Amino acid sequence: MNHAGDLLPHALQPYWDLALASVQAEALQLALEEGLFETLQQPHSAATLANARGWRPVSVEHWLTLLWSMRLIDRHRDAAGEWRYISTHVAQRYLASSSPLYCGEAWRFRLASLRDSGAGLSEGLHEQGRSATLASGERWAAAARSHLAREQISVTAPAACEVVAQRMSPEAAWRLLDLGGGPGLVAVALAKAFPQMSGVVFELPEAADVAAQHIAQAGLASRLEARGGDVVRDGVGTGYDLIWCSSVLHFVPDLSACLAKLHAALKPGGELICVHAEIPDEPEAARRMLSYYLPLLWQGRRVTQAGELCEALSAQDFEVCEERPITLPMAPATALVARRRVK
Ligand SMILES: C[S@@+](CC[C@H](N)C(=O)[O-])C[C@H]1O[C@@H](n2cnc3c(N)ncnc32)[C@H](O)[C@@H]1O
Repeated sequence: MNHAGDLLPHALQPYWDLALASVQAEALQLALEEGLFETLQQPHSAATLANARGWRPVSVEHWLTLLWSMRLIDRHRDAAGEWRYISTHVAQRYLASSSPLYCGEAWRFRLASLRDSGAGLSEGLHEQGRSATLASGERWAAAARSHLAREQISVTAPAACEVVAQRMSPEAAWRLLDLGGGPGLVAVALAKAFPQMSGVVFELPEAADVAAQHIAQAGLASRLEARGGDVVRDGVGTGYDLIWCSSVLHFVPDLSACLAKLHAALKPGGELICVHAEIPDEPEAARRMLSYYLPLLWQGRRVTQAGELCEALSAQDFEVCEERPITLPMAPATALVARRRVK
């Protein structure tokens, strides 16, 4: 007798799953377009929802059931035995538009840009990956105004605060450099968590303007400065206790020169927290991160192999004192804590 639980997936199942994921992505996209997770902060039956929106009840029931299977909606039976649907905790937290941690538009941006990158793969076999239509600074400023800001608030800043809390005392006065800090909301979150801290968000000039706006809106202009410049050509300042550098080294042509500049920018004993995804040696982990980074690699950007950044830091006389996984938007990364030695 066969037991369903004993059945191993067919060897082709992971590749069938790829095709199936496109329907799930559409179901989620539709839910975001329709503000479904906002509406389902209160329980609804498919019939009441369909009635309120003028939708076909049977279609709504199946769509909600698919979203339930994706763990975006919970369901329970009411007294009449009818299913009632409510957004899950995760959907309410990140995908309901009234949530301060809302990431729905950022997710839709990621879906569209990944589809676009995927569509460019065949072209990339013959020529370098497509170059963007906007100049780099303007492109990053646009990102800083949209998905990067949302993702910093909901993902990167909480992760940064957690890592930094293990390195710095909340009472101490210290100087931060957030290199390539984009919209500046990591620095803003750190400044709120560490009331004695002050520092600089160093960014390409167009993105630095966006960071300056966020700093002013947070009322932190007396402690944080957004400084426009190019880390390749310009000085980043000196005397920092902590440098936060997340997903920036992909874009600098000379890694050693950039790390040497950061080493010189730190006080002796100061720490660089270098947060980047590297290509893992294990296929399951590599698959997820390469799906995101392959287009970048094809544009000729740097994505290091696991362990390479640690070696590059050691070569610049940093003492690498901690290595830990950290959650970044889209793909997990490694936070390397590298200290400038006290001679
Ligand atoms: C992927 S984003 C990361 C933003 C932010 N660190 C984060 O983790 O959310 C890369 C950032 O590096 C900045 N950047 C790229 N090249 C740079 C350069 N040469 N000088 C200064 N910033 C640069 C970009 O403007 C962009 O905001």
